[in-house]
Amino acid sequence: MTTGNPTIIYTLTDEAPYLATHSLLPIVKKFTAAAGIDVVESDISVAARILAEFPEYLTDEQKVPDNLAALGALTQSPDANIIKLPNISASILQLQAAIRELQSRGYKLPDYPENPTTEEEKALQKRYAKVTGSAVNPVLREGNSDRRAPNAVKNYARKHPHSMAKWSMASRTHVAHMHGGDFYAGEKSLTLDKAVDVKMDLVTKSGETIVLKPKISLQAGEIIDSMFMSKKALCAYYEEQMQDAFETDLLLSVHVKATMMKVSHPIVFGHAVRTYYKDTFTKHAKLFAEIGVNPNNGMSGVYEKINTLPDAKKAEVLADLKADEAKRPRLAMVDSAKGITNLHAPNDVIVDASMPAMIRAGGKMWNAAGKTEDTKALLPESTFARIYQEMINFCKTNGAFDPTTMGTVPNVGLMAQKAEEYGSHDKTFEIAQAGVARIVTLDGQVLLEQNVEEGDIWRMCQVKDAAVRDWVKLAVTRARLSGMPAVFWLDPYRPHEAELIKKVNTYLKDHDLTGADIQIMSQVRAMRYTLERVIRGLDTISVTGNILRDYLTDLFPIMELGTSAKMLSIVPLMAGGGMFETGAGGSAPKHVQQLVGENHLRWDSLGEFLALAVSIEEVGIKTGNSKAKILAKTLDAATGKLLDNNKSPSPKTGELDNRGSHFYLALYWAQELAAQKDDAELAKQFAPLAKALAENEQKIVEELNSVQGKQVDIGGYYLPDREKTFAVMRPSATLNQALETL
Ligand SMILES: NC(=O)C1=CN([C@@H]2O[C@H](COP(=O)(O)OP(=O)(O)OC[C@H]3O[C@@H](n4cnc5c(N)ncnc54)[C@H](OP(=O)(O)O)[C@@H]3O)[C@@H](O)[C@H]2O)C=CC1
Ligand SMILES: O=C(O)CCC(=O)C(=O)O
Ligand SMILES: [Mg+2]
Repeated sequence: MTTGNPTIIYTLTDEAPYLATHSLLPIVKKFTAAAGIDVVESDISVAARILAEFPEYLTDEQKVPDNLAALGALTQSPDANIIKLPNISASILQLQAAIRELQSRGYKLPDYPENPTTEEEKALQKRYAKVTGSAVNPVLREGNSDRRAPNAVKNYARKHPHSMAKWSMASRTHVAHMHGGDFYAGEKSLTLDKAVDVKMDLVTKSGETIVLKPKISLQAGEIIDSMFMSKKALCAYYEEQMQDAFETDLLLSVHVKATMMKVSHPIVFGHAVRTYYKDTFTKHAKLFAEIGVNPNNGMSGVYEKINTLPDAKKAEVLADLKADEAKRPRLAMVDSAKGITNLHAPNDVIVDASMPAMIRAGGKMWNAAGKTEDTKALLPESTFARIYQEMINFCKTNGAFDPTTMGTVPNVGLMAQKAEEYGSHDKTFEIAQAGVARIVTLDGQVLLEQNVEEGDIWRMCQVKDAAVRDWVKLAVTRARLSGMPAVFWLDPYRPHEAELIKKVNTYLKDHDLTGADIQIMSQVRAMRYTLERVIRGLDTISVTGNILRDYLTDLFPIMELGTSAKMLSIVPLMAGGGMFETGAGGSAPKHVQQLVGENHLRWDSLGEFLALAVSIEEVGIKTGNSKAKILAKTLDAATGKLLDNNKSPSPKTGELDNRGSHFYLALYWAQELAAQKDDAELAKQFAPLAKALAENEQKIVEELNSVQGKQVDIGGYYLPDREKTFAVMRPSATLNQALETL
């Protein structure tokens, strides 16, 4: 239903941000209504995306629209104004759990076929694959990325620094990556001079041609890459590193990004599991194939299958796994109390968040005894792993960063139009037999080719010319507006980045660069240069490709602010609209556990507050709506006051939580609106609310905090019951009534 009013789309996602929305959005809607802005929900949760994919299995009442597709289309409109909260990028195990939950609630969805044999099962698996991994972001991110810590947030962090563990020169922590046979070593790249249709195929040793992807339409000026990772080299690397960690008695951790690289990284992770438990996987190869063990899903999936065996066989396999563990290094733990190791699930330890957490902890991870110790961090791909070793070296030499004095590192990231890895999902293949992997024009001209062997992972990436041009423009704009130097992190020795460098040099000429400091450096040098400035309190913009966008926008915020949830994250859409993301982190599953167990939600909605302000401001600018401009300005002021007065959620049950912080936001926002002089009508409208909330502050906080400490029921995990969730997230009758008077 459209009212003709300017509309902000607010996404409903999963886990903690979904819960927080049930408290925050009713408040926000009341405020934005004053400027005639409609805030409309759009459900893109895992559950909603599953349901949208399978309408034919559902009753009419159960059917839901394909909101993600609709939002994807909306990104192409200059009027798009979308607030995107973090969503689950689901692993197979999460997908299966979501399907089970939906089935138990009466949705007659088909089971996920783990080992499809028939054509029908294969088709079903393909459809479910649309829902897994990083399935939302590449669709909505039709622009490049601008992520930064706003001044108010940076200043708050300087005044109230988060804890930062010490770094010792004697730390044994290090990153181990491959030195050959990885995507970095096996990459070829070229820029197309004209539009062309290509296919991806494999010419086998016996001369057979297997078409893997029949048609990809490429544009003039587009950069394409072909790269592969050798299974042999990968497994040899794992073996060597596991031996080394065992002999030197060092904790072992594996860090991949199985969500964003949703096809390649589960395979890379699976080889780590297989190598670690090598003898068991060799001894029981036939049995494991029969019961459908797939190490790409991690050990939790392996144990699930083993549990289906008769008792004696099960005991034998479990004893074999234990025997393997005795020959291998101790594993870093995800949850030592529950015995959950780093090899449990491919997306429990996600590089972007896990490496900064380790560096912030002085280079330590958790062991099985619940203590922290040095670790060998395995990041197989050398392409980007080296930046972490550079930071580790820096911390060993200079000590831990000091959040009270360190400079800030905003990021301008290339991701528009499915740039780089975002577009690789349907162009990544595990090679079935040795041969030549080729990217060939439909009329038979070979553009790129490589020799590959059975089990190698081969993929194609693309970057469109317009996306690069827009990225360069955004970098120059940010450098100009902030006065900070901007460094393009590009390695001339990497074929893809060598092509990018040519374009960057060309498109920089479109801009007046007088007074701007813009440089291009390879990643390790860029890291070193940036860090030398960071410890001197100097700010430096990192301008990077898609993967480093992801890595650096957790890495620096976690050092600077303690979390990336406090980032302003804007995607200026290439078609002219705006997408405003909330923070740069994920959906914090641990927070849901605490809410359900203790009725305390420690999720910090600062990212939502920041995104809302820019989103509302955009409405103001685009439609000349002066009330919107005032709403945005006062929201920013209210957010600043909330930080100053320390009204962010506490992690401890019984203290102010997410809901309490929303109350304070409403109070300060209403007060700011009542006090401003630019619009008398708005001031008059909000004065009674400001008064009512201020007068009832104690009562409301008491109502919000006294419910804590007990279990609550929200009626589901992937598809919570909305009424129950509202009831849990809006427990203060006084606050709810006050809002109704607006
Ligand atoms: N943009 C997106 O849509 C993204 C989605 N994801 C998805 O999120 C899920 C979880 O990912 P994970 O790697 O565990 O990372 P998260 O960022 O969800 O969690 C890591 C930790 O960061 C802290 N944290 C994150 N956000 C907040 C917040 N708003 N307020 C307070 N603390 C916060 C929490 O620490 P503590 O527990 O100490 O409070 C949390 O446990 C996955 O499904 C992943 O795919 C991940 C990144 C981005
Ligand atoms: O797309 C994803 O799965 C994760 C995205 C992410 O981590 C990020 O944008 O920082
Ligand atoms: Mg990230």
